[in-house]
Amino acid sequence: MKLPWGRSSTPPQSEEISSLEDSRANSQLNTFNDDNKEDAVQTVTNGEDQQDMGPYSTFVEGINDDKSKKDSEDGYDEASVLSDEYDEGLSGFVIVLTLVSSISGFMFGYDTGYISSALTSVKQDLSHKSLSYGDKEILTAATSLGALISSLWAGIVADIIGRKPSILISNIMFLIGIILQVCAHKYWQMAAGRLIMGFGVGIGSLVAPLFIGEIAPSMIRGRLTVINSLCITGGQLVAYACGAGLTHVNNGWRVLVGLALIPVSLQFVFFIFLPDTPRYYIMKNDVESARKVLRKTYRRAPNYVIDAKVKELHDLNGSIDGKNVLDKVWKMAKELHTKPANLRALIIACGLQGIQQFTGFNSLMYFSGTIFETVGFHNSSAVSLIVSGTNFVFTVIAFFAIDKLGRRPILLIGVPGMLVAWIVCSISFHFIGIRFEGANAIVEHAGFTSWGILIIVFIVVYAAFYALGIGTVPWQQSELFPQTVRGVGTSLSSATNWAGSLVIAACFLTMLQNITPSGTFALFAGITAVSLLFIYFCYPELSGLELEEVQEVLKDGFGIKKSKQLAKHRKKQAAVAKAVAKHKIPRSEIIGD
Ligand SMILES: O[C@H]1[C@H](O)[C@@H](O)[C@H](O)[C@@H](O)[C@H]1O
Repeated sequence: MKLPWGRSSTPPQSEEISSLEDSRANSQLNTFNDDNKEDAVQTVTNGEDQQDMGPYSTFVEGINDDKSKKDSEDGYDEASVLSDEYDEGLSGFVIVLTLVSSISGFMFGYDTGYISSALTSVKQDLSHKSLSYGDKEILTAATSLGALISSLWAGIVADIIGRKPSILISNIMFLIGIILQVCAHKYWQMAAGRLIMGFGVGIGSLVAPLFIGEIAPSMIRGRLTVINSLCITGGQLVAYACGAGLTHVNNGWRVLVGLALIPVSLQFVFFIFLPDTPRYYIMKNDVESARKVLRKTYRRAPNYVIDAKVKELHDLNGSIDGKNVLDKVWKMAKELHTKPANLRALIIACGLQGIQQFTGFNSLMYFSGTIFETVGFHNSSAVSLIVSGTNFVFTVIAFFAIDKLGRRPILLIGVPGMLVAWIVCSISFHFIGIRFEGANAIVEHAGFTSWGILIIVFIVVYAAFYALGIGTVPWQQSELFPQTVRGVGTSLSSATNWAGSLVIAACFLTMLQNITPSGTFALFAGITAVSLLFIYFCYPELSGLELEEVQEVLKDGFGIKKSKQLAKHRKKQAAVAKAVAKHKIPRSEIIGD
């Protein structure tokens, strides 16, 4: 194939390509730059066959051969490639959509985070009585229960009425729930408020990452989805900090709960003016709206790229029809469980969400104060702040690593780190020697011992490794499912998450009492070890892949090898596209339109 480059535009010269040495894209290019740089320049200049260009050829093929690509049967390697070449710029539109959707993540974190301090400052404000241990457990668990119930149907509703209306419904649930709590003078009103707010948390926890995953250009989809996770951990941190500040304020807990009205109202108002995702519009056959959103997403892409993308979404993203909603849901569930690629996606998504919860992180979120007091640390809220601060900081690191390093590497670094940390905690608890008499912990070696310090240090280490991988990756769940079953698939995996959260909230203290703290953390370590095997053998690398390509990977197995190759290939393509964009070679001159 001859390249049209030489005719009307100046091809990149070798010095220009050398100047890529210090560009950001170059780190990715380095792997092949040295071998291919000269060849590529020669080939471009002489108009030789692009086969000689190594990794450059894929890029050139993408921009020169658009017609044949459009006609090709293989959706897997065509339109998606085209759009990747235009991923180099992140539009303000995508940033706004991501930030506004991530308010759901903030609400998730804030609402699950404020309860521990609200419970200590609520005193006798509810039903004029001190809350019993059981009362407190019900208030804590009510939100997880609400989230479990709503997440079970949220994905399906999001498929039927849309992602945007679902987020608006979650806002209304939040508003009702928060107002009920702020005005509560009766215990049961508070519990009802927590439950209804939980409905909002469940919908938001599922729909926000789904929304972001569907609007994000593939090369940065991981990062953009992690912004939602950052808002979760940030929300938890803010809730802990505000809670600490308001502990001694009269009715401070009402202020703490009421503050949540601000982000919810903002999200509601913003979302009224924002569109739904192109994939949802295509599902509803609203091609014009899909095209409008895509045009704003890929700012620099010429029309044929947008057309190719619309065609790709149209060809690959059908929806399942049914006589009525129940029939439709039944058919979706059947499609999810009977098609091998879908079933594998479901196993991975539920597996990761289960691992996130059953390895015990939220025992720290809900009960770190109790744990730290048990080992002789009296400023427990300060230590809890350190744990949630670590969780936040390492989610920031995950943000930078998730697309660059990939999902698998961060999981395969994070989970072994968690395993070591839990083993150290289990051993240390054994040497501290704790017995329980009723709900009271009797510590044999009371006071601030070296075992106690070891526990605190390794709990913080654990939080760091958790946030780096398993705290963030499971919320990328929507990328695993094709459009036809994405709603029902993400519903089941989110429900797995909330069921796990509920079980840990309800059982952790009982486990401490019945199988000792050492036994509890040994159990968490055992679950973590099994989880590591699951991830190693079943979780493919999905960074940089188009949502539509993931099915291809899962078609004949868990596709670990295939996914790693494809992810590497896509990254190289994106690096080349970025590099060429940096040279500012007008595309019209390259493709001659
Ligand atoms: O991804 C989040 C995050 O890791 C939170 O810190 C945790 O409390 C949630 O349960 C989890 O879903």
